[in-house]
Amino acid sequence: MDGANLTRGDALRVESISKAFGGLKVFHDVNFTMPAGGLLGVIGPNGAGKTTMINIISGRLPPSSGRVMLGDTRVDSQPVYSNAGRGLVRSFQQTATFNDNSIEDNLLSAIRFSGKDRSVLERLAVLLEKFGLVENWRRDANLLPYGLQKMLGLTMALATEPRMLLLDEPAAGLEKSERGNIDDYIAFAQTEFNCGVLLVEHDMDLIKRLCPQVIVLDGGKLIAEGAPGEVLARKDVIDAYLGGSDEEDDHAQHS
Ligand SMILES: Nc1ncnc2c1ncn2[C@@H]1O[C@H](COP(=O)(O)OP(=O)(O)OP(=O)(O)O)[C@@H](O)[C@H]1O
Repeated sequence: MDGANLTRGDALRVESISKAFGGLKVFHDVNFTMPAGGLLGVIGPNGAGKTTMINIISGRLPPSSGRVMLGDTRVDSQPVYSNAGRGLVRSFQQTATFNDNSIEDNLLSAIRFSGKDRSVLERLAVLLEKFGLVENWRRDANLLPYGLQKMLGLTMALATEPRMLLLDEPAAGLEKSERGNIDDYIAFAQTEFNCGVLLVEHDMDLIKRLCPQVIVLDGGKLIAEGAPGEVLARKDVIDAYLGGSDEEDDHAQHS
């Protein structure tokens, strides 16, 4: 089905998704829905399959079974550029820019990739200014501080004019003082693009601050869903984190 048939009101539905890499079963029969324009947090210990879920939704990896629907369109196992054209776009945990290209050229590459035109830059002007990208406009991405590279990668995702944005640990690697940029970025995505946001994060303060709803992946299953305050107080969720890394123990204890 053509992406043009999708409307801004299309929900994203993950339907009975299972994924195995050879003998490693990452998850089994996972179901959830993201309302159009909504904000859903996805948490879980290291290795729970959060990035794999983003890879499946965005078309980068096929599921072993199940399907992902954006409105009436099946989006799993579709080329990533086709999904980008439909407005389904992901960001990466690490910075994912073209290193020896300027900020401007990186943004234009993202715009071309999704079949849009450079007028999108006008919509992004406030954000580009706020993050300090304008003052570095012609600098190569690899010469930028890490925090700026990260905000460039995230802004490239917005340059595709997404309807559903899949964010893989946007705060990872940022200084505490830079993390407020993620709040601003998500607020901008939702107001300017009326965009749904799926937020994978280990930063529980960020999750609690921003997400009305979260789901928890652990041991191959979706073990909990609901408001962060309730979900993070549940014993099975605390146990899932205590079984994880030291970093996650810290997060669980802060929650
Ligand atoms: N392409 C792949 N081939 C084989 N195994 C993989 C592949 N991608 C991920 N895995 C494995 O699948 C499991 C889930 O990994 P994934 O990166 O999705 O977890 P995660 O929840 O995002 O972890 P983290 O919080 O550390 O980023 C891990 O055991 C990982 O080693």
